Parts: sequence; C-alpha cells; structure tokens
Amino acid sequence: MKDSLYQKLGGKEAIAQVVEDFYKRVLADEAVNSYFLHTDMDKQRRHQTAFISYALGGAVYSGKSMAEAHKGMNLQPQHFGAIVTHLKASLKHLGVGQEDIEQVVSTVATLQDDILYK
Ligand code: HEM
Repeated sequence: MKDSLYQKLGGKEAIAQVVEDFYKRVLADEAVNSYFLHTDMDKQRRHQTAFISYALGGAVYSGKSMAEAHKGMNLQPQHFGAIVTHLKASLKHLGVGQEDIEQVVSTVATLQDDILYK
C-alpha cells in the first residue's frame, strides 16, 4: 500500500508545522475568521490537527461527523474554498510538491457535501 502523505511528510512533526502555518492564514482571512471568534484555543487546535491529519491521510478520525461538527454554520462554497486555499498555501510554503498538494485537495474535496449548508 502506498504510504500516506502524512508519513511521507514526516508524521506528527510535519503536521504541527502545517497546523501552525494554516492556523495563521485562516485567522488572518476576514472571509472566514469570524467563524472562529468564539472558538476556544483547544478546540481550534483540535480542528486544525484533525483537518490536516485527515487531509494528509494520516489519521483515523473518530470525533463528530463532519455534518454534526459544522451544524448551524450554514457554510457556503466560498468558505470551503477559502479553507482549501489556505491549506494549499501552507503545504506549498512547507515544501510539499504540487502533485502531493493536488492529492490532498482531492481528498478534502470529498468532504464538501458533508460540511456545506448544515
Ligand atoms: C474539509 C474541511 C473541514 C474539515 C475536515 C473540518 C474539520 C472539523 C472538525 C474535526 C471539527 C470538530 C472539532 C471539535 O469539535 O472538536 C470542526 C469544527 C469546526 N469547523 Fe471545521 N472542518 C472543515 C471545514 C471548515 C470550514 C470551511 C469552516 C469555516 C470557514 C470550518 C469551521 C469550523 C468551526 C467554526 C468549527 C467549530 C469550532 C467550535 O466548536 O467552536 N470548518 N471542523
């Protein structure tokens, strides 16, 4: 079986770096940062770690379903798009190759229906 990108990029250490970078981008973006205004930091970190680990195919996620986690937010395609853009930028910034980035994006795209309009 093909190694996950998670392993390829260096596991936990790499995740921590991507999370840090992604977090800064999301909170600096007025298109999405208001969603996180009332989010506590632990939750914030969990969100990002789960998000990145999932995106990199490294972790089995056993928390709330995506529909449940985003219930009541009525997220729109532009919010999802913004998040994906930041994820791509963080991966690129940390030296991940274009092909691998595309793989991550297609993985994340499969979650869209579970997350939008809830
Ligand atoms: C593939 C895309 C996404 C994944 C995998 C994902 C993952 C998650 C997870 C695992 C949680 C639950 C955290 C917890 O309760 O412990 C969560 C909550 C949340 N997500 Fe996402 N998310 C995605 C997209 C988005 C988008 C597009 C937005 C908004 C721009 C967003 C905003 C939030 C917010 C505000 C919470 C709740 C935080 C709180 O309870 O205060 N997420 N997400």
